[in-house]
Amino acid sequence: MPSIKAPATKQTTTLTVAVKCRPLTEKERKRGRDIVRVKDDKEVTVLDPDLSKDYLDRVQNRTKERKYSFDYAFGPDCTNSDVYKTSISSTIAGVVQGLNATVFAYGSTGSGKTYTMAGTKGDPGLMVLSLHTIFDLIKSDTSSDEFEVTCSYLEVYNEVIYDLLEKSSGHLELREDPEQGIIVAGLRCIKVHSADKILELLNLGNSRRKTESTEANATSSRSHAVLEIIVKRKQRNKYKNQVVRGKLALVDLAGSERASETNSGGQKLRDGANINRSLLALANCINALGKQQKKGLAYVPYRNSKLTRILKDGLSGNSRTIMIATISPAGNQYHHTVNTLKYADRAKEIKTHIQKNVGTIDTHVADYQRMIDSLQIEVCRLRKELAEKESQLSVKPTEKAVDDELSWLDVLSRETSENVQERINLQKALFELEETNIRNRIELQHLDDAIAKQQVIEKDGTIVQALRERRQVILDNIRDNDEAGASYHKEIEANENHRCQLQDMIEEAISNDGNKTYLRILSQYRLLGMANTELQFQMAMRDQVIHNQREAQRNLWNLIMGLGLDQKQIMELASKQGIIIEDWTTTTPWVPSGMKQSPISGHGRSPPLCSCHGIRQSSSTSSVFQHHQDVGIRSSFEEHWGSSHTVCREEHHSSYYMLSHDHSPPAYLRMRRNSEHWVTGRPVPWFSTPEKPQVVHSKYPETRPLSSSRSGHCISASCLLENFGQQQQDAQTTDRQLLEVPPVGLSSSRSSCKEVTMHHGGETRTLFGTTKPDLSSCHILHNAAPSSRLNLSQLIPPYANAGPNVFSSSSSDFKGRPSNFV
Ligand SMILES: Nc1ncnc2c1ncn2[C@@H]1O[C@H](COP(=O)(O)OP(=O)(O)OP(=O)(O)O)[C@@H](O)[C@H]1O
Repeated sequence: MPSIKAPATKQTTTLTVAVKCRPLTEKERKRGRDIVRVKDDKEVTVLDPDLSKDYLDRVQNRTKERKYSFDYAFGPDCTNSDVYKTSISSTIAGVVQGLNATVFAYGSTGSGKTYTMAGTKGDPGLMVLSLHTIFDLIKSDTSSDEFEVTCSYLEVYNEVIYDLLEKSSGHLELREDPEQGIIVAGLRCIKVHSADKILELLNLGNSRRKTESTEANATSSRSHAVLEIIVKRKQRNKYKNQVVRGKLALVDLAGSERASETNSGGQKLRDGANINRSLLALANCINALGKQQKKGLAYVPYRNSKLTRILKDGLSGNSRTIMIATISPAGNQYHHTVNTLKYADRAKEIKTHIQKNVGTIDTHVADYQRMIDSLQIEVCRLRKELAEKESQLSVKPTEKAVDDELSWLDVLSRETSENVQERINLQKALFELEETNIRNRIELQHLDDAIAKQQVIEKDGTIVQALRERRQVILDNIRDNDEAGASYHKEIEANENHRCQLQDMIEEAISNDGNKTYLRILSQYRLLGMANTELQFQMAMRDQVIHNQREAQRNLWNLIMGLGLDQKQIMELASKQGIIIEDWTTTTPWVPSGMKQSPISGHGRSPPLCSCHGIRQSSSTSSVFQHHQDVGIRSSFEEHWGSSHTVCREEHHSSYYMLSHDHSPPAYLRMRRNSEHWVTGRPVPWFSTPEKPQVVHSKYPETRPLSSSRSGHCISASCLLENFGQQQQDAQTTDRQLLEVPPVGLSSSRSSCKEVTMHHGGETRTLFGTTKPDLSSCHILHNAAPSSRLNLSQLIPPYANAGPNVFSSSSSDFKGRPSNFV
């Protein structure tokens, strides 16, 4: 066995990053367009997926197009063999010479990682091609050296390591070996003599790998797989008894995903959370390593996951490493694609130090002498370098001071943006974890109910036992996730402390009369960066709110139609309210089952019921539309119509995250107290959501402000409905009488979360929601300053096909918010 490492010289090299874009699938081709362009085999451009963004681009100069440049870039027409020949084959050849190499595929779920690494019969993947190269090189070697090739194949599933070459492998543990670094204790290493044998083992291992069918990918890998090939070469000629040992690690990562996209639940969801957790750990290591290259030592959190510990050598140690970032060209994958490219871009900074792994079977005095000689040479070289550096430092003190200051400021500025990025990552991970636990707790509740019921009816108790076991699994998962969440909280606190330190440093430097202008700009930049992130978040939230608003509006129309009013009546009422109804044509209204069609619908001239219709108010009036999120209302109309009708729908904001303001508690503290509840509803400080409905201006001074009697949450638009009802009762009602009718208010009490109360004139009806409402409320103001009218179908993705609906806003109602936002 080799015992002593020879003093081989280290060569520093940067990580090679290749991007591979897969072709659109048939389904994707039907649904949308290809948004990725590859130029000159190096440059990747991701186009803005929203074709109807022209208006925003004009007004705010906001485009989501992104451009990146990499060592290699491969378009959808490239095969695995193209990728291999161009970017990998030379590295693989080094393995036979005693060098280490790591190739890993990184990308979101369904982006083509497994396809790239394993491939198909017609287009063999990088694993297959690499193995063929190794054996071809061994075969064609003309020296008398002796080769030995061994292979192991493991997977990391839910933070547990399994041996894929064992039929029923137990859990394996990682160990630190002083000579070999991280090793997996007990992992089977099989001696192989041909590429075909390894491929056989690879297929066997793949068949044991955990895969699932998810919404995003029919055969989604749920684990990270690492194939390791070790080539030992016993030299027989010049360096007799010397052994070189090359190691090739080929890694197929599980795909990062959003639970909402993969439509997964139960175990799949928990897998997803674990996958995301380890990928986040990998991303954090990439971040830290990138940082390290720029400004010296930085803590690299390898220990945060098994995956990063296994990949440690490949990321920073003795390995020539290639990252294949796989991306999908589909428009709906824009965020994943940009995210993958962002990390790939950062990975370009990572440096590794390669060195031949040389050992001797039998080390002689002469060998020791050689080692001492080369060490002495190395010491001399380093001394010389040090002396040069010192003389440079002492030459021009003034110049040096300016340089030092500038480079210090550079570091500060970099650290600031990295701190922001880290915060985003952590909060995102935390939210996903919390969401998983919310689902876990719901399942737990269902299990408790089921156990209670089953205990009464079941005699032998087998089902109850199974349910209890399941319950225990869920409890374990909750505990694990809570623990992981606690550690994220700690990391976020550390991040927050670091942020404060950075701010203090900037402020101190300003007060110490440093490079004031630069520092002020830096400080401004930091604050603006924060504000910008916050605005983006707000906008994303508003997109969602508008979407919900439209649903609420559509449902209001359904209610109106349910009253059996004809077009004329509706028009009259609307004009009395100062509301202009646009586009009566095109769509047949939704008619609840068991109800007669409205007379107007029979003529194909229906009121606007679907989302492609809208209301706008005449220029002199304004109104507040406010709705409760996640309030499923089983209204009194339901009895009448025989159909449950939900006014607003559930919102998920878990994928959004934000940064805290200066001197405020961390954002996560303000958003959620624990994994189950929003503490203060929507985070008010960021949305500036008014606590009470806005004052309603009207051309009629007698009109009462729209408010609800209980909590101040109301759908004031429903006064329209009220008025319709009123008109049915009394056709003689005057304008003024109509307006004096108390508006319908829709309120909900915070204490009784499933209850929604409707105030109708003097009468109050309590309705019950089908789901627990999230009482956070959002407001949208619709004014009709014609110049600020926006066509939503041009602006916001969910409305891209919404038709000619017009919402309008007055920018004055949005002080301190993006003025273009409806
Ligand atoms: N270059 C390509 N050419 C043709 N089809 C491809 C290509 N890359 C990927 N695909 C197809 O895209 C789908 C998803 O690919 P794959 O399973 O490799 O994704 P993945 O990134 O490994 O996903 P996950 O992380 O969920 O395991 C598969 O149906 C695969 O055949």
